[in-house]
Amino acid sequence: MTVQTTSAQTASGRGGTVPALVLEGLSRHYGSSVGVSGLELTVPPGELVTLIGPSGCGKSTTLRLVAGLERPDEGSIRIAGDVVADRRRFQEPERRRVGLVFQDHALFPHLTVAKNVAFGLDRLPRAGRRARVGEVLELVRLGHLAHRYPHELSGGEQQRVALARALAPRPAVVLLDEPFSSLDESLRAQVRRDTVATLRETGTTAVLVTHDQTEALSVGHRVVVMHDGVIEQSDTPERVFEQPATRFVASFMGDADFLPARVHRALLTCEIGIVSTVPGWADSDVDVDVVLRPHEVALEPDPGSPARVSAVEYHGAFVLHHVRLASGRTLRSWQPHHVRHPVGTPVAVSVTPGTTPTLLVEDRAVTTPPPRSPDGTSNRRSRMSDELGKTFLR
Ligand SMILES: Nc1ncnc2c1ncn2[C@@H]1O[C@H](COP(=O)(O)OP(=O)(O)OP(=O)(O)O)[C@@H](O)[C@H]1O
Repeated sequence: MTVQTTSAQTASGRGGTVPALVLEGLSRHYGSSVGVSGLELTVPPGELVTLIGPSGCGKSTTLRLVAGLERPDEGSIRIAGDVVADRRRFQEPERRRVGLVFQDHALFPHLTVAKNVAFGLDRLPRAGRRARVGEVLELVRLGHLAHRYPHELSGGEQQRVALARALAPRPAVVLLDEPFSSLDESLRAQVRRDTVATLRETGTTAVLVTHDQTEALSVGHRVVVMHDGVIEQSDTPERVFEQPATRFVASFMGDADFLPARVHRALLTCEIGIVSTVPGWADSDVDVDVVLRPHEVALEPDPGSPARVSAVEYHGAFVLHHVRLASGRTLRSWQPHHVRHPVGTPVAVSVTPGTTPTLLVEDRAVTTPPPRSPDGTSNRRSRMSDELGKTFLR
C-alpha cells in the first residue's frame, strides 16, 4: 500500500507533538440560548475522539465552530498549531485544514466518484491530483468504481467516497457528523469498522459525533460527553463508563440505577446490604448515592426477601430483570440467556464480587471522603437537613 503522509505526521513533524486540535474557552450563544460554553479540549495527532450527548447539547455547534461554519463569541480554536479563530482572527472554512463527513454523505450528484474526491484538490497539478484520487480511492477500496456516479453506489459505498473526499487534501482533522446514522442496521457495523480502520491506518485525527453510546465507547480513543453546552467528561471509554464523573454521565452512558447509601468506617452499605469496602474512607461517615449498573447486580431467589421481580425483558443473549426493593426503588439486573425469574419472584439482591461502584455526593462522583465538619467529629451530611437547606435557599 502507498505510504500516506498522515495528518499525525504532518502535525507532529514540526517538532514535538503539536496538538491537532485545541479548543480554549470556546463559547457560542444564540440569543439567550447556549450553543456551547467554555469548551476546553486538546486532541493529540492521530486521536479519534467521539463526541456524544443528548439532542441540543452542542455537538453540531462544536463541529461547525471547528469547521469555520460558525464564529465563536469567545475563546479560540487552533488546528495543527495555527490559530483559526479567536477574538480577532477568523479563517474561512476552505482555508482550514479540516475534512468533513456528513450523515447524508453530501456528494455532488452530477460528478463521478473520482471527480467528487478530486473536488478539494484544485491546488494540486493535474497529475498529482489524479495520483492522490487513486491513492485515497484504493485506501477505501473503491478504485474500481471511480467512474460511477453517486446514485449508482450503495449507501455504504457513498459513505466511503465521502471519507475519501475528506481525506484527500490531507487535513489535520476530520470531522464526522453522525456518519453512519443514515445507513441501515446491518450495513452500519461494517461501514463503521471500515471507516475506523481507515482513520487508524492513516493516523488521522478525527472528531466523530454520535448519538449511539455503544458506538462512542467502541470507536473512540477518547469519549467526550456533552450536556447543556458544556463538556461533562472527556476520558477514555473505560473511565467514562466505569468511573463517570457526574450523575449525568453515569445515567447517559449506559444503564444505571442510583440508591441512597452510606459510607461508615470504610464500609459502603445501602438498602440491599453491604456493597463494598471503600479504602481510604476509614474515618468517614458520609451519605452518598451509589451507582449500580445492571451487569453489577446479582439475583438469587429467596422466599424471605422483600424484593420482588417486577418485570422481565428478553433481549436475546441476556435477560434484563427489574427488581422492586422494599423502599419502592427499582434496580435492574442482567441475567444470562437461560435465567428467567418470573415476575413476582422474591429475590435476594447483591452486588457482584469485584465491583467498585461510583459514589456520588449531590451530582458529582467522589473518590475521596468529603471534608469533615468544622467540629472535626464527622463528615456526615444529613439528607434531611440538605433537603431543608435547598428548600429554604430556593
Ligand atoms: N442557528 C441557531 N439558532 C438558534 N439556536 C441554535 C442554532 N443552532 C443551534 N442552536 C441551539 O444551540 C443548542 C445546541 O445545538 P446543536 O445543534 O449544537 O446540538 P446537537 O447536540 O448537535 O443536537 P442534535 O443531536 O439534535 O443534532 C441547541 O439548544 C440549539 O437549539
